[in-house]
Amino acid sequence: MTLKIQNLCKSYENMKVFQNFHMEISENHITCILGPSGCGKTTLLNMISGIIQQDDGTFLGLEHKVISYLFQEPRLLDWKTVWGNIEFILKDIYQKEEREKIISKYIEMVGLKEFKDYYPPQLSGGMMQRVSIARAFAYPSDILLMDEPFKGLDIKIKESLFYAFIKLWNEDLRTVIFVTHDIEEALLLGDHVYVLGDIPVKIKKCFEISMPREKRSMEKETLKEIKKEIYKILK
Ligand SMILES: Nc1ncnc2c1ncn2[C@@H]1O[C@H](COP(=O)(O)OP(=O)(O)OP(=O)(O)O)[C@@H](O)[C@H]1O
Repeated sequence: MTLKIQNLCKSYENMKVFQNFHMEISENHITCILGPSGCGKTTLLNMISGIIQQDDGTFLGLEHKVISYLFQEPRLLDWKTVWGNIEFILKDIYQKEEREKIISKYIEMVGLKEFKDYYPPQLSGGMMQRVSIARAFAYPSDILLMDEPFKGLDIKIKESLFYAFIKLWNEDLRTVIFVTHDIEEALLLGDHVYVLGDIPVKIKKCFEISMPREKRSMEKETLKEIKKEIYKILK
């Protein structure tokens, strides 16, 4: 199944951000979206999630799908612990025993077992974002929307989160739509990489990256070539 975005239109006052926009997203794959600031990436995620309404157009294949949305900033509840933040969104979904198993599993997978009783203000930015990633995966969603989730983090934390994310995804495939400004991140992560541009926004190019994720590195010639091409499109 593919999520099909058809004839999407959205304007803010008199600025048309989307005008008859089409895009396809493959189920249980990672689709990365690159594009200049202000071209409409967050607006697109907000429309897919239903936070905002499109003026026109349809999202085929979205019916009855459950969506998790991972924002740029962690958005945790300061008065709940790491454990409590994840438990909060699962309490109406799973019985206690199953819930506890799931929470433990995800906290462990993002490497925060020792910090499960800490409150967000006691954690670093990277640790908080790890809690958000664990929370997004713990929630039984079909589609995971990620808006620059590693933005502003230092390179070491970013790398560890990046691999934690791939590990979580490999264990539990979801349809991921991942917005980023980082070309390398998109190439190392995505099955498809869309490059957007202009206003109203257009797809400038879509790259299919068939190389297995575990074999990818920016030393590979094919990825270097694609990076150059994307760079030229975005310049
Ligand atoms: N609520 C709003 N009211 C008016 N204009 C808006 C609103 N939200 C977004 N816009 C405008 O719509 C355009 C697309 O914004 P959007 O945040 O979707 O871009 P983006 O590609 O995610 O940008 P960035 O990469 O900087 O996060 C921008 O010109 C922005 O100023």
